[in-house]
Amino acid sequence: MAYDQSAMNELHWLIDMVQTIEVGLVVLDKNFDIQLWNGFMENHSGVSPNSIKGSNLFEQFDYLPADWLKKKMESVFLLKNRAFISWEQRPYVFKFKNYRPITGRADFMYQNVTLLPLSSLTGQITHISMIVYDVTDVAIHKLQLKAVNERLEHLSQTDGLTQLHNRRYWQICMQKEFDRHARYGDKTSLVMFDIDHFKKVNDTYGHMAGDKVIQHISHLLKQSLRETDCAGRYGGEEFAVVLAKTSAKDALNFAERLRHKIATTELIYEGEPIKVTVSIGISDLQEQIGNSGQWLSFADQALYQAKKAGRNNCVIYKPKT
Ligand SMILES: Nc1nc2c(ncn2[C@@H]2O[C@H](COP(=O)(O)OP(=O)(O)OP(=O)(O)O)[C@@H](O)[C@H]2O)c(=O)[nH]1
Repeated sequence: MAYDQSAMNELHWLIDMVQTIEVGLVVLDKNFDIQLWNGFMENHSGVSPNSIKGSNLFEQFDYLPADWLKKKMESVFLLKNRAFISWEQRPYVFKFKNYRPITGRADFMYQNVTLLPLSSLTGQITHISMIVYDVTDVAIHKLQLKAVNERLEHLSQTDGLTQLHNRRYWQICMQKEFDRHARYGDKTSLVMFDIDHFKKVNDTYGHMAGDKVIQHISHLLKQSLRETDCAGRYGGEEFAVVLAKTSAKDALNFAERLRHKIATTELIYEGEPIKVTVSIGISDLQEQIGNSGQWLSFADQALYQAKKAGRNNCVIYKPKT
């Protein structure tokens, strides 16, 4: 008798805990009809256990990904194993509003869900339980951290004035293209250019105007790029672009178009028109180029030739014979 009483107490407490625990508990039969719906599920869905018991989960909540979820549940019945659904895989299973003040930025509750096989007294798996954990706090913090890291990564790779790649990151991209060429032999060209007589721009219009000119040229450069091109601000008024899958001839066409666009587009700074030109050096990846430093140096030598030849022009590097 005492034993019965203690067992009854235990059962009563357990039921109480199931009802009040801050975790969602649902029991489903093989037809996905709801057999148990605890207080957490009631509080967040607004549907009481009495009104939902016996009804089909997928008819009650028609937004649920039925095919996907049924497949997961059927495998729990069949294999008698647990299955997990993480918020990173699917932010939520049940569309519950998020009321937590700390994580007010989430509109919905992020959830981890465990599907658990439940055996009957005869040892058969006739039901499964869904255990729904509210992981909104963890998810929001993780997402915020990810966003901050992405932002930091972007900042560490980007030139502040032009939003082009900075020199360090551009060199990494250039090295990658060099390695790709060594592996696959694709035609690849490097274009370096420098604003002509830029010191005069600074001296005439001031440093702020000089900065605007650098931004203006970057803008024209960005307009000329393809998705696969890698462009960076190499130095103060010097820019570098790796053109993937591009021969020297095609790189020259690109460079000529850019040079012409820059030479014919004026920037208005405080009512004053400013016009600049650029000199451009090109080096396509040839077999005799042993490393990326040499490739860069050849483009730089071609740029020097372009300056020497009178500026506002493009020169392709020719290996000395
Ligand atoms: N406004 C501004 N000026 C810069 C920046 N970086 C470098 N410069 C200036 O760019 C000028 C480069 O001058 P030089 O290297 O003598 O070359 P240049 O006057 O362009 O002449 P050439 O290259 O020979 O045609 C210097 O006056 C630098 O101060 C920058 O970020 N902003």
